[in-house]
Amino acid sequence: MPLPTPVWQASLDHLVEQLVEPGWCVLPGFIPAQIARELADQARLWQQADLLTPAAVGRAGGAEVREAIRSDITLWLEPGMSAATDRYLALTEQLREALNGALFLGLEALECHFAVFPEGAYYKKHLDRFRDDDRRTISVVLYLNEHWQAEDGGTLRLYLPDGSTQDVLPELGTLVCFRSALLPHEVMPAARERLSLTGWFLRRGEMPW
Ligand SMILES: O=C(O)CCC(=O)C(=O)O
Ligand SMILES: [Fe+2]
Repeated sequence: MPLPTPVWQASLDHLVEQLVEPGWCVLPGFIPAQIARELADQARLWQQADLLTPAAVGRAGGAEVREAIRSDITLWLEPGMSAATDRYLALTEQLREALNGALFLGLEALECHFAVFPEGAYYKKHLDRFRDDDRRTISVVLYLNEHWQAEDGGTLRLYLPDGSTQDVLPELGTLVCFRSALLPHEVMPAARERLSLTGWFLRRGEMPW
């Protein structure tokens, strides 16, 4: 589903620029509301079918479920799972090409999962890099919640290199991108169910196993 309007292209360019400096970017309305709603509906269907499972901390193989660190439930996306998710994957492909074209990052794939934070769930401060695998290069999170208010909690808190913090409301259609190795971040406890689609662009590299 092609979206390359001049507006979309301008926000892609802005995003690429911001990832160079300061290394992060928040784009409200980056994904049109209709597409974001379809993704939210799809996530809920899979949630009702019990397909989401407690998220693990760490890399496949060494991964373990640790509720003291995070308490969301997730489902990894694969091509062909649904029209809505395929549409989103096609959009992220445009983003990947833009990043590679402008920044020569050698990003070769996106790994991506739906995440549901039930009421009260959180994800403590962390970096999106594993000790033994540094292929995660750009983190990209799309939020899928209508009318999110500050009192709903669940903000993404970015810890910036200058010591300040930046809070992002997980509002429908907002996309956040940041350099995975640069910014520690956390998800504050959500006061209502919070839906997102979290992904990481992986650069080429040896698999560590
Ligand atoms: O949902 C978010 O805002 C961020 C989630 C996150 O940090 C992660 O899954 O690594
Ligand atoms: Fe993270």
